[in-house]
Parts: sequence; C-alpha cells; structure tokens
Amino acid sequence: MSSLPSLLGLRPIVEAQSAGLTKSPDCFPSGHLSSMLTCRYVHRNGALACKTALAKAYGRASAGRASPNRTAPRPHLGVLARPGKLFFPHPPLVQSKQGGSWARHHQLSPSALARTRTIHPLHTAKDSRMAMSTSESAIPAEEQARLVETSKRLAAYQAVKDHLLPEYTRVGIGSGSTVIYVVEAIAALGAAATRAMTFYPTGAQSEELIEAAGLTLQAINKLPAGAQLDVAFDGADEVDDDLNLIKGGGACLWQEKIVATSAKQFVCVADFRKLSPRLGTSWKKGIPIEVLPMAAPRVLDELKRIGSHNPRVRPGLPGKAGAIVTDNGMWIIDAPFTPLLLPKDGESGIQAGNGDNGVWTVDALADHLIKIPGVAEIGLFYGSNGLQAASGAQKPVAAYFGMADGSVEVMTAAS
Ligand SMILES: O=C(CO)[C@H](O)[C@H](O)COP(=O)(O)O
Repeated sequence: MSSLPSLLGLRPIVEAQSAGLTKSPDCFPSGHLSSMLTCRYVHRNGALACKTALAKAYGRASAGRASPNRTAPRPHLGVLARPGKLFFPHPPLVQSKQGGSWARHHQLSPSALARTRTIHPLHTAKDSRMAMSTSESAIPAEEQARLVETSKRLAAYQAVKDHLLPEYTRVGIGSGSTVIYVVEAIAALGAAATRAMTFYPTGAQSEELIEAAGLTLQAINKLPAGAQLDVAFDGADEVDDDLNLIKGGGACLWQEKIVATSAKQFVCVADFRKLSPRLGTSWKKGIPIEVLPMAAPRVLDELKRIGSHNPRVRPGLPGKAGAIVTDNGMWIIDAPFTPLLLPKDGESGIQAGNGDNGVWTVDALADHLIKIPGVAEIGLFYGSNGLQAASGAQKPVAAYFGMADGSVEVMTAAS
C-alpha cells in the first residue's frame, strides 16, 4: 500500500513544480470561508487534472488515479486535522469565556477563523477521508513522523511561494527542522532567482543550511544601519489565536528575535501540531528563556514566585553534560505556565491575567519576564505584528500550517 505522505502528494508537488507543472488557474473560492481557495496542479496545456498529470509525469502508481473533472472536497475548518484530533492524547485546554471553567476544544476563535484560509495544493476525497479517520492509534509512529514532515514541507513551499518576491534582496532564515524545507524551497527556485539575494541566519544551524544550499550568507550585524530585511521565515513551537508565538525549542530564540524584528515581514512556518488556541496548551515544556548562566538561580527563583510550574535549566544531554549553551554562550530556562490568556479573555472579566494565581496574559507575562535581571531574551514573540508596526514587530504577518490532510492553513495578522 502507498504510504500516507505519498498519497498526500508531497514529493509530487515539489517535483511537479520543478517539472513545469503549474497550479491550475481556475482556483475557486470555497463556500466555507470567503478567502479559502482550492487549487489543483495541471500540465502547462491545462489538459489534465493534478493526480493524472503527476502519475503520467513520474510514472508513480502512488500518485493515484483521478478523473480530469474531479474537484477536491472542501473540508470543514475545525473538523479536519485539528491538533489534538490526530496526535495529542490530551486535547488542548482552553479557558472557556462562558463558563469560566477549563473546557476542551480545538476550535479557532471566530476572529482567528476570519483570518484563516485553507489552500489545497493537492487533495483528493480519499486523502480527506484518511485524514478524518486518522487517530493516534490508527497510524504507526513512523507514518505519523512522515506525516509531520510532509506538513512542514507543504507549509514551507507555500510560504516561500507567497512571500519571497523576485525583487527581494535581503532574507532572514530562522532555525529548526521546518526551516530546512524553507531553504529547500528557496534553493529549488534556482540560482538565477536567488543570485541577487543575501540570506541572514539566526544561528549556527541556519548558517549551515544557507551555505549548504549555495545561497549567499551574511551576518545580521552587517545589515546596514537603517536597513531592513525584506522578509524573514522561521518556525515556532506554538502559535495562538492572535499569532503570538512560543519559540526557542531549538535554543536559538535570541538571534531569531533579532532577525524577525529586523524584517519588514516576518512569516511563520509550521505543521498542524503548532496551531493552538492559547500558548501553553500543547507546548508543555515551558517558555524558553535565554539567561546569563550566573543569573540562572535568581531567575529560577523569580519564575517560581510568579507562578511558573517547575522551571528548569535545559540540560544538554544526551549531546552535552551540564546545561545547554546557546550560540551566544547563554543558558536556556524552560518555564511552564498555565496557558496564557489573550486580551479577549480578560474582557469577560473572568480572569484578569495580571499574574494573580499564576494566570497571565501573553503580554503581561512577557513584559514581566524581559525585565528580570539576567534575562537576555524570552521565547515569547508578542506585541504588534508587521502590519501594525513600521518596524520591530515580533509577531508574524502570517503563519503557514501544513495540515494532516495535505492542505495548508494560513492565518494572517489583523491590521
Ligand atoms: O524557535 C525555534 C528554535 O529556537 C524553532 O523555530 C522552533 O523550535 C520550531 O522548530 P521546528 O521547526 O523544529 O519544530
């Protein structure tokens, strides 16, 4: 039997693009969301629908059969492939505005939904049924891991397609496993497209990625005074309804924040596991905080005082005995908190989110953490986004999520 990723068509999409297949011009608006688009891949002459074209182009039986007139089913957002449906044994917890108690749900808020559209690079009824019937027990671990990789790659290619314009010359490249696919997508554009571009890394890993892809590398401190990056791409550990992020799972958060805030547009790329109504619901390891090693004990004391549950210096094992040391010679403390509220949660008057009983809004906690002596930078990306601030925004203008059904959901910032 074909593997799920091959049914989802990841490689075919990538190969289709390099083989000259293009997206169908007849993308059509869906009935579910006004901005939702469903797209198909076709030959240049437009004669064949996606899967037929791919099977012919690559002789891959796994690309499946499709009638030329087949159109993709339109998934109902919030039902298909929500985080928690597939892989999280304990669904994310979100504070219910109505009852004031903790209620389980996976839905985006209406305002987040209104800012979300779904793109189906390649999608069949069969894929859709598979995604819907999938549960954590139904898919072997190896297949789950491949599905996640597929999702990351789909999101990366779509984000690069939408946000890397040919005239851009300065591009930020973040860190982590998803960014590998961002660099892959950029390199796939070819030397002619990227020759005039310079790429600015967020640490040792992305430096290597840029060099290995044959792209031009430049340190962020060489960005001329007053200049900005045209765009920066980076991953995230968790993304909430308002596009606040937790970052730093790979211990690169300090340089990541410098690069993100140096960009006119910061674009986040992730897989479906990262989409979360409130920060701290699915990412349970805590908020990464980069600290001066000598200050770590005092920072830990303060974190406990303000309600963090068991904050810890991140260990370097198995690779290194003792604490992890960042690219900047610092340590990382991971500080778990009760899921972080948004301003709209406070409007109900149920929770103030000012730290009482350890319950914080994202902004209030971030403002407090960054002022603790010895804290170099925090892994909360918050505040205004690139549409609201002329420069220096930490939040992305858009977050791309590769979904388990082979679609890409794009959540855009409010202006
Ligand atoms: O913030 C980061 C590293 O400091 C990464 O962007 C974040 O951890 C996501 O990583 P991945 O793409 O591997 O899931």
